Amino acid sequence: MKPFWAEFTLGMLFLLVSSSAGLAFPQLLGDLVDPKNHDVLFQGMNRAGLLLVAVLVGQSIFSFFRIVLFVNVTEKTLAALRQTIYSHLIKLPMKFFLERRVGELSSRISSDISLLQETFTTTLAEFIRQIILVIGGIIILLITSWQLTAFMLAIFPIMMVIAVFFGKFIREFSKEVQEEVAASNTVVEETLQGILNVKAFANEYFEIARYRVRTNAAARIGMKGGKFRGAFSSFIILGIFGALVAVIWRGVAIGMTTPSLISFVLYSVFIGGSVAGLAEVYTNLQRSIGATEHLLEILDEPEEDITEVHTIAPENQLDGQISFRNLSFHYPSRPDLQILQDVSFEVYADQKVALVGPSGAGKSTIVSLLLRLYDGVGGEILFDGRDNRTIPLSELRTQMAVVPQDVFLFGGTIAENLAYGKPDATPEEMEEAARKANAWEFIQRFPLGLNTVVGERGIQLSGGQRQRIAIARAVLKNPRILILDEATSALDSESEKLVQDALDKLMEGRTSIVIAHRLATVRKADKIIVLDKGRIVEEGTHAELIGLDSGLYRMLSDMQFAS
Ligand SMILES: Nc1ncnc2c1ncn2[C@@H]1O[C@H](COP(=O)(O)OP(=O)(O)OP(=O)(O)O)[C@@H](O)[C@H]1O
Repeated sequence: MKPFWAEFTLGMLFLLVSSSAGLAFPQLLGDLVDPKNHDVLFQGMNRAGLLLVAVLVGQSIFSFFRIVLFVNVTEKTLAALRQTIYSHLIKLPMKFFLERRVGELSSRISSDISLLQETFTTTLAEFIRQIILVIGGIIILLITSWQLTAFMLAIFPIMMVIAVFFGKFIREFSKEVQEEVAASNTVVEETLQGILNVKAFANEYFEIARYRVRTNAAARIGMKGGKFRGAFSSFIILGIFGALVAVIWRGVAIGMTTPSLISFVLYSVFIGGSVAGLAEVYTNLQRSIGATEHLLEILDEPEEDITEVHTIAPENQLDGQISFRNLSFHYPSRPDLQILQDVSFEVYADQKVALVGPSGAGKSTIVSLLLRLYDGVGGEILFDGRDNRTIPLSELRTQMAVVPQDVFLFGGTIAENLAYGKPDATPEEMEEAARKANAWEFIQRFPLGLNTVVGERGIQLSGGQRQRIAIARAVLKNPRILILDEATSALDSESEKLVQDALDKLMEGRTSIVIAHRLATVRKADKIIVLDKGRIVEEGTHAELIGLDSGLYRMLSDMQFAS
């Protein structure tokens, strides 16, 4: 909020003025009905009436500007907060995302932020207004009749304490409800994102049941909380109104005049209302503090060292040589499960190296380590002989491109998806890249060409087309090191040939690491690294490895032929 302090202070000032003006209201109403003014009836009434009107007009004008100012400050603050949180979030290391469910995280953040919105626009103002009314009101009352005020105050503070205590208790409940709602939202988000799987497994009813359980749980807790809220509100009504009756009774008993009593009662109502409101505001503020703590927790997570890369410093330009030296690794989320053990290998610049091995052997993990999504636990990874931790992270990643097995496209157009490889690419460059990726032929057949919308996550394209878009993206990125995770799902032979051909072209003139499933790729590789259970078990060319009679590579390759 700091950058907008001037507007905020002005809003505060208006708030002070309009709230203080509100304090004059009961006094003026008392004057209005004062029989003391009977001799100069019209004069007296007119003056009080006019003053009242003036106070009301002044109050309404100040309130208007106060609200406008507060809303402005809030909106600007929240936009800044959203941007800060998002830019922090997106820079967090993979470790963070392994530990949380994304749906929960995003709904948590959005609910926490809307809570803050309410606080900044209304709760804070209410809080201050009520404090002014309570303190100002009490001072005026003390001047009017300290005995009666003392009597009233003997009742109110006790109720205030009870109300605050009660409010705190209710807050616990709303937190639980919020958590349950977030959990049920996770079901919605996950299943809508994976709608294809839900339908394919005919699991609609299963998901409906899962959602029902979650939402019913939220409702149950909500309803339980409702009882307490109801009791809270009854307590306030009984307490406040009971106190009022007592105050009037006492006022009459000590012989107060009617106009003074009217003012007194009105002040008491103001104070009573504000005290009740304060308890409510207090719970809201507590909730906002909770929300702020959540957000701060996220902000406290250490970021990856991500920087904006325009040009790569000459000393950080990779030549393409990679060495793994005695690398050991386990995922941060599962420290007791060793994934890679003592893995060492060399890849020379411009070599094509294939990683093969049974499922779960650790091939994708090696790719994650190359991208430095995680750091090794033991050993080191060197690029051109230099420890990867000494190369600026973003410059390192910028020089690599990954064509994953499961291509992820964004919901926009083909052009937007291609530009992900090079944000400032011109349409000509895109066309050239698409040609190299054997993608131009099908793109050009779409009536809108590069501006064709691919549908959410590329759903309107075929598997082979999506892969070729991913290849074109990598062509545009023109990386020093290319990482390919070959698709295991079979494409038809025509499409397969187009994809393979595009990949072959892409691999030329750069270091390529391929998680290989196809024989064609493996045969052409300069070196094949065979992994099993996180260790390198064989290493060599196709001809060398196929010669090892009881070797794992030989067995895998026999199996592929047999199928
Ligand atoms: N994020 C993760 N957190 C914890 N363990 C993981 C994580 N990702 C993978 N693993 C574990 O690491 C091991 C190696 O997985 P990896 O994905 O590297 O295998 P892979 O050789 O690529 O297998 P596939 O050919 O089936 O893709 C597996 O036992 C897997 O359960």
